[in-house]
Order: sequence, then C-alpha cells, then structure tokens
Amino acid sequence: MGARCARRGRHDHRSGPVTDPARRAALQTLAAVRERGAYANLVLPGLLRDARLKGRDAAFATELTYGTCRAQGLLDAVIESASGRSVSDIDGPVLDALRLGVYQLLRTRVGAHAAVSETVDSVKESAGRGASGFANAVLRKVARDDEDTWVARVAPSAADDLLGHLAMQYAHPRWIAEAFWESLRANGIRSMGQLQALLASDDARPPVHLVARPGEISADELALIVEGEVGRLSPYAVYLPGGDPGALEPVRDGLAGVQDEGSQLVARAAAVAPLDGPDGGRWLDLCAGPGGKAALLGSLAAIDGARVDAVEPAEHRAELVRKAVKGLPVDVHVADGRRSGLEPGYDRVLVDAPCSGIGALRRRPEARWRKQPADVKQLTVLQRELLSAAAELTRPGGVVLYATCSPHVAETLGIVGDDEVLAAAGLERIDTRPLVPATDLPLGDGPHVQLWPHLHGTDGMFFQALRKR
Ligand SMILES: C[S@@+](CC[C@H](N)C(=O)[O-])C[C@H]1O[C@@H](n2cnc3c(N)ncnc32)[C@H](O)[C@@H]1O
Repeated sequence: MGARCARRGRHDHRSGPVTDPARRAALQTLAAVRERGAYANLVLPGLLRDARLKGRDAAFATELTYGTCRAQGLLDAVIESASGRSVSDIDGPVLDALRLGVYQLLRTRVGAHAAVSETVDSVKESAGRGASGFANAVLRKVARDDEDTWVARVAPSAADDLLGHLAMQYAHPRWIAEAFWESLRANGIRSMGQLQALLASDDARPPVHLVARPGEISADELALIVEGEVGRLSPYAVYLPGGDPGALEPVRDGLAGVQDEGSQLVARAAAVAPLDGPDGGRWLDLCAGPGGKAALLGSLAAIDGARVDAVEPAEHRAELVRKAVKGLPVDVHVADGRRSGLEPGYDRVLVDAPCSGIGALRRRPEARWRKQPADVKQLTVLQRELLSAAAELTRPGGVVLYATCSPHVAETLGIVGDDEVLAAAGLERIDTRPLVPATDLPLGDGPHVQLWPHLHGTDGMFFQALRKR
C-alpha cells in the first residue's frame, strides 16, 4: 500500500494564500506532468526550492506529488465512479486537484476536512465557483468510504479476475501487471501472492540507495557517516533512512552517489565476470547515459588499471555521463552503439539496453501511466541490434553483460534466451548468479539473474553474462 503521510489536518486553518505552498508545489508538478509530459522528479525539486520548502514541508509535498502520480489509475477510477463522469471530460486543472484531494483522502492521514477544503479552495482559485462545487460534491462522496471499500467498488472482483483486481488495488496498468506475472512465472515463481507482494512494493515509496565509490570510501564508512545501513547485496551499497541525499557531505564531495543497489550489481558483474585469458583492460559501456553504471565501472577500472569507453547517442545524456565520470579513466563518445566506429577487441562490454523500464517504476512516479505495450516491441529490435554490435566489439573469450531495468520477458529472456540470436552473435550464456556476492536471497535457476523489488529490495533488474566464442 502507498506510504502514509503522518500529518493530520495541519493546514485546516490558514490565512494568506488560498492553497498552502506544499499543495501548490504538488499541483504545479501534476500540471507539468499532464500538460507537457514532464518528469515529476525533475520538476518538483525546483518548485520546492522556489517556495523555500524544507524538512517536513518538503517531505509532505514530495509524498503528495509522487503518491498522486503513482496512484493515478486508481484515483481516476474512484473519481469516475464518484462523479459519474469520465476523467477525459474533466478540465485538466480540476482533475489535478481532484487526484490530489482523493489521494489525501484514501492514502494519507491528512484529515478529511483539510483534504476537501484545501482542494475545493484551490479549484475555486484556478477554475471558479462552478467547478469548485463539483469538486466539493465529488470529494465529499469519496470521503464517505476508505480505500479498501473504493477498491472493492471500482476493481474487477478478486474471485473472477484476481490479476485485474490486484492491478487496480496497487495502481498498476493491467498490461504491466500481466508482464510481471509472465516474468515471475518464467522465473519459476507461480504464486499470485508473489505478484501481490511485487505490486505492493512497487506501489510504495522506494528507499534511497547510495553507492560508496570503490577506492574512495567503503560502504561501512559511508554508512557510519550518513547513519545508514550497509546493503544486503552490493558491497558498495548503503541504505539511507531518509532525508535529502544531495545534502550529504560524501555525496557533495563525490565519494558517494545515489544508485539503486541492483544497478550497482550490474556494473560490478560487468567488471568481475570471468574472461578466457587475461584482462587487457579495454572495457566498454555501450549504452552509458546518464552514467550511473559508467561511474561505478570507471571506479573499478581505476583500481584494476583498466580504461572504459562510454557510448551514448544523445548529446545531453552524454554530458551527464561526462559529469558522472569526472576524474575517472572513462572516455565518452557521442555515437549510436550499433555503429560506434570503435576498434573491436574489448575484454568487457556492458549493454545496459534502452528498455521499457518497468522494473524501476517505483523510482519514476508517473512512468507507469505513460508507457505503452507497443513501446516494448520496438525496443526489442534495438536491443537485439545492440547485443549483436556488442558481440562484434568483444574479443574471443571476452564477456558481454546484457542488462535491462525491466523484467519483461520479451526484453530479457526473449533476447538472451534466444539460441538463434546468440549463435548468430557468437555468444554463449555463462552462469551469472556467482557474479552476485554470496547471499541468502533467492537467485533462481539461472543462468541469468532477475532481481525483484519485493524479494531483493532492488529495482527489477535483469542481467545475463555472455562469453564471446
Ligand atoms: C537504460 S539506459 C542506460 C543507463 C546507464 N547505463 C546508467 O546506468 O546510467 C539506456 C541508454 O541507452 C541510450 N541509447 C538509446 N539508443 C541507443 C543506441 N542506439 N546506442 C547506444 N545507446 C542508446 C539511451 O539514450 C539511454 O541513455
């Protein structure tokens, strides 16, 4: 279930501006997401700064904004049921306010009176009296019942359609819940309880993971400084209990960064996978932007005396890679990975392929409602082409590490589980599980690794190591 806000009716009695600054920042972000396809996590921090919101107020605004984005499908179903109107017939600013209001009513401990009156006031301000009367009627109706009652009303019945029910309950588009279920089964997990746990953890506020840069600081030292907890899987991971990671001294000084633990494991696997023959120190990151894995690979390369070429076709993303790898033995190339023009003979090649990203939805609040099943088909063509380009650039006995932040079968086993694709590229699968440091957590039957938020606490990363014949 979504994380609950701990604040009750703080904004009941106010003077001054009609909408309080936290809700105003949330509404502005929701409008940017709806009108211009903005990313909530890129828009909100600037608005918080402009409004000088800090500490608990910033946390409140963040929870409202991201929670409302994540839960949109469920909120819309409730709004449609309570209003008798399709959300497509409701004006954008009114719909934003209703979503924010319904989120507060169903998924936070904000008092009902505050949630309704704040929403009604903001609608009056943005859309006039008539619209505010409509918002008032809808919210009062929603406020009569709790989340479970509304889910029972708007979701398919669990007895007839359990997957559809769970998708609505945990605010996921049905096609994504179906893709998760297909992937769980392909990974030998056949219980609907596991699907439920996966959707629930994907629907909750994600923990912040830090990476302690190898050669700069250890995870133990970092955990001590930031009062965090050392990670369970990656030797570089630290879990941050809360607060703004950008404000931490080790992050500001470049000793640590923000990176999901699963992504850390991928970069590490690319650096430690066993080669046939000695490592000549030529490493390649073929899909590098924005540079999180390139930075970790670069730190490991520095220790091993290796050098990394990092390829990224989008100039603005290549610039992010340059910033991320500053001071490390990494050369950034703006190029299409399918025809990079680089000299073949690499010992290690990471293909962190462009993918649907449905394994990392918890970190991208609005993404699940924007993605379409058709995106996947197009991406699989590109994924195959990048894998084949990677194979051509790898020396015999070298390793290609294919990874996605998606568990979708078409993007994972559909690519590296396809014997014809691998034979054409001269690649063979090697057991990837030993590339994850010893753990009690289940890693499946291999030879790939599929991580899951509910089992491993990471994003849903997939990776498979492949040896070039
Ligand atoms: C999943 S992201 C990589 C994330 C990155 N490895 C990191 O850890 O920060 C995939 C990247 O591939 C890039 N990309 C898209 N098409 C590509 C192509 N034809 N060749 C190489 N990279 C491509 C995208 O711009 C995107 O930056």
